[in-house]
Amino acid sequence: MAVYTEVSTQEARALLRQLKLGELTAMQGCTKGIENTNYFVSTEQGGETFDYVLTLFERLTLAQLPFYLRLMKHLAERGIPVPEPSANARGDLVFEFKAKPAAVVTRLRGSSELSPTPAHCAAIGTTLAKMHLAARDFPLSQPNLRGLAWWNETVPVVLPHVNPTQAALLQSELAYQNHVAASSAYAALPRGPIHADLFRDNVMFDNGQGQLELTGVFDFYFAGVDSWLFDLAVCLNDWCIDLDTGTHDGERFQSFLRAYSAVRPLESAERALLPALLRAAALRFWISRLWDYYLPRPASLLQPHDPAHFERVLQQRVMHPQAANSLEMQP
Ligand SMILES: Nc1ncnc2c1ncn2[C@@H]1O[C@H](COP(=O)(O)OP(=O)(O)O)[C@@H](O)[C@H]1O
Ligand SMILES: N[C@@H](CCOP(=O)(O)O)C(=O)O
Repeated sequence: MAVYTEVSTQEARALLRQLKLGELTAMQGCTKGIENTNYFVSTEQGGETFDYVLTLFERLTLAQLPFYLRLMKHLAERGIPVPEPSANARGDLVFEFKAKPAAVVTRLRGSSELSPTPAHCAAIGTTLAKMHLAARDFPLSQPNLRGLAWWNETVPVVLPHVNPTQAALLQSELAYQNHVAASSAYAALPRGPIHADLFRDNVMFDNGQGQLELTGVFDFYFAGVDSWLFDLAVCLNDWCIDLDTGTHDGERFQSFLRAYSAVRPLESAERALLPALLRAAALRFWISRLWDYYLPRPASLLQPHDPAHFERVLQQRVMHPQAANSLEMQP
């Protein structure tokens, strides 16, 4: 269930009228999701039907949200398939509703693909590269709040909860990542706003016409400014691996990288650091999963994901760095 705050049809109708999105015709609480209250709502305007998602944010505050919503608006205006937020009369994309921060965004068609093929990987590779380029002139800035500084703060907090072998791997990997981040190659990496959590469950596809269409990317609530290569590594570690073992899948990996590079060719510093950032991306999610698992926030609604998965992915990346090196990276 993911309706923590009940909204009546009258309340939704009044909000949609205020936002000039038409007359409410249908409304349904969204059963998926664990963090926010989401309602799917439909409206009629000028004889046409429009589908939206009304989100009431249960964790993030009104002050934290504009960066994410404005980034989505910026990308949507540049043709990137993302949910487009609607502004109220004051131009705000996030507003207070039922004593919670709230937003109304366009609903994406289709569904997530949890067993992606090389074709899905190519589609998301293309979209990721376009998204990076489209966000270059986004005027707001916020660091990746789950970046190196957070790993340095959080590893000591989770260490007492893990076994000695895990502690040794966490500490040695963190030392390695601090070393990488201090290098001149790392300083040369191109940077900009990144999604930073573009897993399989945050992308929609539609196969309606017998042809694969990526209909959109959502859940921008870990976005921040960081290296584009880190975003790419987060994706490769999710879309292009075997989920049971954490081993990488060469065909999907190639397909993703070729499609990405066809839009934005990787620079030499990026090719050199890909194996290191694949490790960084695995470490990032291992730490956050350990943190969610052992130190759940008070009254947290989050269901922790399995930390052991990213421990396996990191081990694979440390043991087989050549998996990334040995592949062609240019089309
Ligand atoms: N703009 C959107 N268009 C279509 N479906 C959406 C959209 N936003 C959210 N959803 C659906 O709602 C579900 C929960 O959204 P999500 O952002 O993952 O919620 P939570 O942050 O609460 O986990 C998603 O799995 C997806 O099915
Ligand atoms: N993708 C992350 C979890 C992020 O949570 P989300 O439900 O907001 O996508 C992970 O797999 O650890």
